[in-house]
Amino acid sequence: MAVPAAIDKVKIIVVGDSGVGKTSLVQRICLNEASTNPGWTIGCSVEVKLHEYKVGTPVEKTFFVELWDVGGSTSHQNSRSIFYNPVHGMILVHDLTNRKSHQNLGKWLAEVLNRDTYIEPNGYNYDPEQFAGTQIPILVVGTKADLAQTLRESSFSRSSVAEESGADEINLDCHQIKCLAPGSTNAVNLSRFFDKVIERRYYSREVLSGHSTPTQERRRFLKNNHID
Ligand SMILES: Nc1nc2c(ncn2[C@@H]2O[C@H](COP(=O)(O)OP(=O)(O)OP(=O)(O)O)[C@@H](O)[C@H]2O)c(=O)[nH]1
Repeated sequence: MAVPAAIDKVKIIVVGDSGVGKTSLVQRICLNEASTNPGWTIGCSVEVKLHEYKVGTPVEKTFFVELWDVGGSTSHQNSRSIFYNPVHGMILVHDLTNRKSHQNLGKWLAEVLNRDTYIEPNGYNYDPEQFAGTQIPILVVGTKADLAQTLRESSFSRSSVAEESGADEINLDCHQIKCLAPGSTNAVNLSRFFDKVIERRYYSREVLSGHSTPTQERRRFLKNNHID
Protein backbone atom coordinates (compact mmCIF):
# COMPACT_ATOMS: atom_id res chain seq x y z
CA MET A 1 0.00 0.00 0.00
CA ALA A 2 1.36 3.43 -0.94
CA VAL A 3 2.28 5.59 2.03
CA PRO A 4 0.75 9.06 1.65
CA ALA A 5 3.39 11.77 1.29
CA ALA A 6 3.79 14.10 4.26
CA ILE A 7 2.00 17.40 3.77
CA ASP A 8 4.23 20.47 3.92
CA LYS A 9 3.11 23.41 6.05
CA VAL A 10 3.54 27.13 6.42
CA LYS A 11 3.16 29.25 9.54
CA ILE A 12 1.24 32.52 9.39
CA ILE A 13 1.14 34.87 12.37
CA VAL A 14 -2.12 36.75 13.00
CA VAL A 15 -1.57 39.94 15.01
CA GLY A 16 -3.38 43.17 15.87
CA ASP A 17 -4.78 45.02 18.87
CA SER A 18 -6.86 43.18 21.46
CA GLY A 19 -10.49 42.88 20.41
CA VAL A 20 -10.07 43.66 16.71
CA GLY A 21 -11.38 40.21 15.76
CA LYS A 22 -8.33 37.97 15.19
CA THR A 23 -9.91 34.89 16.77
CA SER A 24 -13.16 35.51 14.90
CA LEU A 25 -11.23 35.83 11.64
CA VAL A 26 -9.19 32.67 12.19
CA GLN A 27 -12.32 30.70 13.11
CA ARG A 28 -14.04 32.00 10.00
CA ILE A 29 -11.11 30.99 7.77
CA CYS A 30 -10.45 27.55 9.31
CA LEU A 31 -13.82 26.42 10.62
CA ASN A 32 -16.20 28.66 8.67
CA GLU A 33 -17.74 29.82 11.92
CA ALA A 34 -17.12 32.71 14.27
CA SER A 35 -18.33 32.73 17.84
CA THR A 36 -19.95 36.02 18.87
CA ASN A 37 -18.05 35.89 22.14
CA PRO A 38 -14.71 34.11 21.66
CA GLY A 39 -13.09 35.49 24.84
CA TRP A 40 -9.57 36.88 25.16
CA THR A 41 -6.78 34.85 23.66
CA ILE A 42 -4.14 34.21 26.31
CA GLY A 43 -0.79 33.47 24.71
CA CYS A 44 -1.54 31.96 21.34
CA SER A 45 -3.98 29.59 19.74
CA VAL A 46 -3.32 27.70 16.50
CA GLU A 47 -5.84 26.59 13.89
CA VAL A 48 -4.97 24.70 10.72
CA LYS A 49 -6.43 24.87 7.25
CA LEU A 50 -5.80 22.63 4.25
CA HIS A 51 -5.01 24.82 1.27
CA GLU A 52 -4.75 23.85 -2.39
CA TYR A 53 -1.73 25.73 -3.75
CA LYS A 54 -2.31 27.06 -7.30
CA VAL A 55 -5.55 25.14 -7.54
CA GLY A 56 -6.57 24.16 -11.06
CA THR A 57 -3.02 24.34 -12.46
CA PRO A 58 -0.53 21.53 -13.20
CA VAL A 59 1.46 22.47 -10.06
CA GLU A 60 -1.54 22.20 -7.73
CA LYS A 61 -0.52 20.78 -4.35
CA THR A 62 -2.04 20.49 -0.88
CA PHE A 63 -0.43 22.34 2.05
CA PHE A 64 -1.26 22.86 5.68
CA VAL A 65 -1.61 26.53 6.58
CA GLU A 66 -1.15 27.13 10.30
CA LEU A 67 -2.74 30.32 11.58
CA TRP A 68 -1.16 31.45 14.85
CA ASP A 69 -3.68 33.71 16.58
CA VAL A 70 -1.59 35.75 19.02
CA GLY A 71 -3.36 37.43 21.96
CA GLY A 72 -3.21 41.21 21.54
CA SER A 73 -3.18 42.23 25.20
CA THR A 74 -0.36 44.65 26.05
CA SER A 75 0.26 42.77 29.29
CA HIS A 76 1.68 39.81 27.33
CA GLN A 77 3.86 41.92 25.07
CA ASN A 78 7.16 40.73 26.54
CA SER A 79 6.48 37.02 26.10
CA ARG A 80 5.02 37.09 22.59
CA SER A 81 8.36 36.95 20.77
CA ILE A 82 8.52 33.16 21.28
CA PHE A 83 5.73 32.84 18.71
CA TYR A 84 7.46 34.88 16.02
CA ASN A 85 10.19 32.57 14.79
CA PRO A 86 9.88 31.29 12.17
CA VAL A 87 7.24 33.31 10.37
CA HIS A 88 6.37 32.56 6.75
CA GLY A 89 3.50 35.04 6.44
CA MET A 90 1.73 37.67 8.46
CA ILE A 91 -1.90 38.77 8.76
CA LEU A 92 -2.23 42.26 10.25
CA VAL A 93 -5.75 42.72 11.62
CA HIS A 94 -7.45 46.02 12.39
CA ASP A 95 -11.00 46.99 13.32
CA LEU A 96 -12.54 49.25 10.68
CA THR A 97 -14.45 51.11 13.41
CA ASN A 98 -11.28 51.80 15.39
CA ARG A 99 -8.76 54.03 13.65
CA LYS A 100 -6.17 53.53 16.36
CA SER A 101 -6.09 49.81 15.69
CA HIS A 102 -5.08 50.62 12.12
CA GLN A 103 -2.41 53.06 13.24
CA ASN A 104 -1.01 50.40 15.55
CA LEU A 105 -0.36 47.92 12.71
CA GLY A 106 3.09 49.42 12.23
CA LYS A 107 3.84 48.66 15.85
CA TRP A 108 2.71 45.06 15.35
CA LEU A 109 4.84 44.68 12.27
CA ALA A 110 7.85 46.04 14.15
CA GLU A 111 7.17 43.66 17.04
CA VAL A 112 7.04 40.60 14.79
CA LEU A 113 10.11 41.68 12.83
CA ASN A 114 11.88 42.55 16.06
CA ARG A 115 12.60 46.12 15.01
CA ASP A 116 12.17 49.43 16.75
CA THR A 117 9.09 51.41 15.91
CA TYR A 118 9.53 54.83 14.41
CA ILE A 119 7.07 57.33 15.90
CA GLU A 120 6.17 60.33 13.82
CA PRO A 121 5.37 63.63 15.56
CA ASN A 122 1.71 63.21 14.67
CA GLY A 123 1.72 59.89 16.45
CA TYR A 124 1.18 57.88 13.29
CA ASN A 125 3.62 55.23 14.25
CA TYR A 126 4.93 53.30 11.34
CA ASP A 127 8.00 53.61 9.27
CA PRO A 128 7.59 52.81 5.57
CA GLU A 129 11.14 51.41 5.60
CA GLN A 130 9.97 48.64 7.85
CA PHE A 131 7.48 47.56 5.24
CA ALA A 132 9.87 47.89 2.35
CA GLY A 133 12.48 45.83 4.16
CA THR A 134 10.53 42.65 4.69
CA GLN A 135 10.13 39.86 2.18
CA ILE A 136 7.47 38.19 4.30
CA PRO A 137 4.10 38.21 2.53
CA ILE A 138 1.59 40.35 4.42
CA LEU A 139 -2.21 40.48 4.31
CA VAL A 140 -4.00 43.44 5.92
CA VAL A 141 -7.50 42.54 7.14
CA GLY A 142 -10.11 45.09 8.24
CA THR A 143 -12.83 43.52 10.40
CA LYS A 144 -16.30 44.69 11.53
CA ALA A 145 -17.22 45.93 8.08
CA ASP A 146 -20.84 45.61 9.19
CA LEU A 147 -20.29 48.30 11.83
CA ALA A 148 -17.98 50.61 9.93
CA GLN A 149 -19.75 53.79 8.91
CA THR A 150 -16.92 54.67 6.59
CA LEU A 151 -16.87 51.30 4.91
CA ARG A 152 -17.80 52.83 1.59
CA GLU A 153 -14.63 54.88 1.78
CA SER A 154 -12.44 52.15 3.22
CA SER A 155 -13.48 49.63 0.61
CA PHE A 156 -12.41 51.93 -2.17
CA SER A 157 -9.25 53.49 -0.76
CA ARG A 158 -6.41 51.16 0.10
CA SER A 159 -5.22 51.37 3.71
CA SER A 160 -1.91 53.21 4.04
CA VAL A 161 -0.32 50.24 5.76
CA ALA A 162 -1.23 47.96 2.86
CA GLU A 163 0.02 50.61 0.45
CA GLU A 164 3.42 50.97 2.12
CA SER A 165 4.01 47.27 2.50
CA GLY A 166 2.68 46.27 -0.91
CA ALA A 167 0.38 43.97 1.06
CA ASP A 168 -2.88 42.47 -0.11
CA GLU A 169 -5.93 43.72 1.72
CA ILE A 170 -9.45 42.54 2.50
CA ASN A 171 -12.28 44.01 4.58
CA LEU A 172 -15.00 41.79 6.01
CA ASP A 173 -17.61 41.03 8.63
CA CYS A 174 -16.40 37.91 10.42
CA HIS A 175 -19.93 37.05 11.53
CA GLN A 176 -21.16 36.93 7.96
CA ILE A 177 -21.12 33.31 6.77
CA LYS A 178 -20.63 34.36 3.17
CA CYS A 179 -17.75 36.76 3.82
CA LEU A 180 -15.26 34.22 2.48
CA ALA A 181 -17.61 32.32 0.18
CA PRO A 182 -15.74 30.36 -2.52
CA GLY A 183 -15.25 32.51 -5.60
CA SER A 184 -15.82 35.80 -3.76
CA THR A 185 -13.20 38.54 -4.06
CA ASN A 186 -12.20 38.07 -0.43
CA ALA A 187 -11.77 34.30 -0.84
CA VAL A 188 -9.72 34.76 -4.01
CA ASN A 189 -7.46 37.34 -2.34
CA LEU A 190 -7.01 35.13 0.72
CA SER A 191 -6.16 32.15 -1.45
CA ARG A 192 -3.66 34.22 -3.44
CA PHE A 193 -2.05 35.34 -0.19
CA PHE A 194 -1.68 31.72 0.97
CA ASP A 195 -0.17 30.85 -2.43
CA LYS A 196 2.30 33.71 -2.03
CA VAL A 197 3.37 32.50 1.42
CA ILE A 198 3.85 28.94 0.13
CA GLU A 199 5.70 30.16 -2.92
CA ARG A 200 8.10 32.21 -0.86
CA ARG A 201 8.66 29.36 1.60
CA TYR A 202 9.05 26.48 -0.86
CA TYR A 203 9.50 27.76 -4.40
CA SER A 204 11.66 30.89 -4.23
CA ARG A 205 14.66 30.90 -6.60
CA GLU A 206 17.05 30.87 -3.69
CA VAL A 207 15.61 27.65 -2.32
CA LEU A 208 15.59 25.93 -5.72
CA SER A 209 18.99 26.95 -7.12
CA GLY A 210 21.19 27.12 -4.05
CA HIS A 211 22.85 30.27 -5.51
CA SER A 212 22.67 33.65 -3.84
CA THR A 213 22.13 37.13 -5.23
CA PRO A 214 22.74 40.21 -3.03
CA THR A 215 19.03 40.35 -2.30
CA GLN A 216 19.11 36.74 -1.22
CA GLU A 217 22.17 37.41 0.93
CA ARG A 218 20.21 40.16 2.60
CA ARG A 219 17.28 37.83 3.14
CA ARG A 220 19.64 35.27 4.66
CA PHE A 221 21.01 37.95 6.99
CA LEU A 222 17.45 38.75 8.10
CA LYS A 223 16.78 35.05 8.56
CA ASN A 224 19.96 34.44 10.55
CA ASN A 225 19.05 37.31 12.81
CA HIS A 226 15.60 35.85 13.38
CA ILE A 227 13.98 38.72 11.53
CA ASP A 228 12.62 36.33 8.91
N1 LIG B 1 -19.93 43.06 14.43
C1 LIG B 1 -18.76 42.41 14.34
N2 LIG B 1 -18.16 41.96 15.47
C2 LIG B 1 -16.99 41.30 15.34
C3 LIG B 1 -16.37 41.07 14.09
N3 LIG B 1 -15.22 40.41 14.30
C4 LIG B 1 -15.12 40.22 15.62
N4 LIG B 1 -16.18 40.74 16.27
C5 LIG B 1 -16.43 40.78 17.72
O1 LIG B 1 -15.37 41.50 18.35
C6 LIG B 1 -15.10 40.95 19.64
C7 LIG B 1 -13.62 40.61 19.77
O2 LIG B 1 -13.33 39.58 18.83
P1 LIG B 1 -12.09 38.56 19.03
O3 LIG B 1 -12.09 37.69 17.82
O4 LIG B 1 -12.12 37.91 20.35
O5 LIG B 1 -10.87 39.61 19.00
P2 LIG B 1 -9.30 39.28 19.19
O6 LIG B 1 -8.58 40.20 18.28
O7 LIG B 1 -9.03 37.82 19.00
O8 LIG B 1 -9.04 39.71 20.71
P3 LIG B 1 -7.84 39.22 21.72
O9 LIG B 1 -8.01 37.76 21.96
O10 LIG B 1 -8.10 40.03 22.98
O11 LIG B 1 -6.53 39.59 21.11
C8 LIG B 1 -16.03 39.72 19.79
O12 LIG B 1 -17.17 40.10 20.51
C9 LIG B 1 -16.39 39.39 18.34
O13 LIG B 1 -17.64 38.73 18.23
C10 LIG B 1 -17.04 41.57 12.90
O14 LIG B 1 -16.57 41.44 11.76
N5 LIG B 1 -18.22 42.24 13.09
